Amino acid sequence: MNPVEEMLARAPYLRLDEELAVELLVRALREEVEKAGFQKVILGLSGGIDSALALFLSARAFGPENVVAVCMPYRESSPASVKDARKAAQAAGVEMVTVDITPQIDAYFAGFPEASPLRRGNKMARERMSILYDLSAEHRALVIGTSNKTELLLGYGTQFGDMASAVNPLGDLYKTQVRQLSAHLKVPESILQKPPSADLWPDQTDEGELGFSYLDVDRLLHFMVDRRYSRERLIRQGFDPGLIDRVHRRVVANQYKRRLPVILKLSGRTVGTDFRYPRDWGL
Ligand SMILES: Nc1ncnc2c1ncn2[C@@H]1O[C@H](COP(=O)(O)OP(=O)(O)OC[C@H]2O[C@@H]([n+]3cccc(C(=O)O)c3)[C@H](O)[C@@H]2O)[C@@H](O)[C@H]1O
Ligand SMILES: Nc1ncnc2c1ncn2[C@@H]1O[C@H](COP(=O)(O)OP(=O)(O)OP(=O)(O)O)[C@@H](O)[C@H]1O
Ligand SMILES: [Mg+2]
Repeated sequence: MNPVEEMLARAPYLRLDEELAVELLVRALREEVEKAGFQKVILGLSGGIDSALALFLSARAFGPENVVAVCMPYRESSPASVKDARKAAQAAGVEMVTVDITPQIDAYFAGFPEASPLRRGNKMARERMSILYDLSAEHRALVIGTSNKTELLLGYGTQFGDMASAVNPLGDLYKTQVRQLSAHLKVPESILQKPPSADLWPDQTDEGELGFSYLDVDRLLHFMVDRRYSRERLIRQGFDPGLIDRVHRRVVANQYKRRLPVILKLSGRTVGTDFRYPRDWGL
């Protein structure tokens, strides 16, 4: 059995009808981007599997010539990442632009030499966002998001950094499902096989930092979020109580990353509360 099949054998309820899922995502991506008045899209291409899948879906939706892939390495980024980003771009037939973020990151942290790796990593993620929005204006291309459902639920991403986008085709796919669709679309093997990493500091891996595997947490999130199982029922299902509590705490604590800023209410029609649907705009 190949690794994707092995993974899905442990979580058969996460298996997608690949053709159908790709078809739906590509169609909806096209619709949403065109609705906003754009024909082109832009995204950050890291060499990881999430941005590779977003790239492949975008190339299908708009044609490779209408996709701008931006590789934004920092001097400590793993050289393998840049190589894999180039491989993904080639496989999708998309031209890749490279912008080195080292000068601006180093200039900023020269003033804060004691800054933690977390601060530095979040600053890099926001710098990349800032570049994507600048180039979005230059290319008239809408920014495509790459945060998957696992990351959104766990808050595993930088708010207003890699979590920022106009349209996100991956947001309703668990990491396990990102892997399934990426294998189906023939994302290059080296990208499919390497451990997921934010690559924000040397040797960082998502699973190392989170403290659990994506497969385990995706199985749990499926029952916790999609099937609304209670804590007791999750335990009866065989999930470790410690893991349930840790994951539940993360999902709750990171709600702020999944919503608009809190607007303090004074008037009868407050943006985001009473003024949010087309009917509110007289449409
Ligand atoms: N309750 C609340 N309501 C509203 N805002 C709240 C808040 N609590 C904190 N905040 C604000 O949020 C900030 C913390 O959030 P944030 O700045 O996003 O950063 P934070 O959540 O501390 O860290 C980001 C995490 O995501 C990981 N990451 C980042 C980027 C990419 C990837 C990847 O997989 O590629 C992973 C990174 O390794 C780290 O574990 C606080 O400094 C504060 O300003
Ligand atoms: N060096 C980089 N160049 C361009 N974009 C980047 C870079 N590093 C991160 N990003 C952007 O930030 C996003 C978040 O990174 P994340 O690590 O979650 O995804 P990934 O690298 O695509 O996949 P994986 O999780 O498997 O590593 C990426 O999908 C990409 O859009
Ligand atoms: Mg990565």
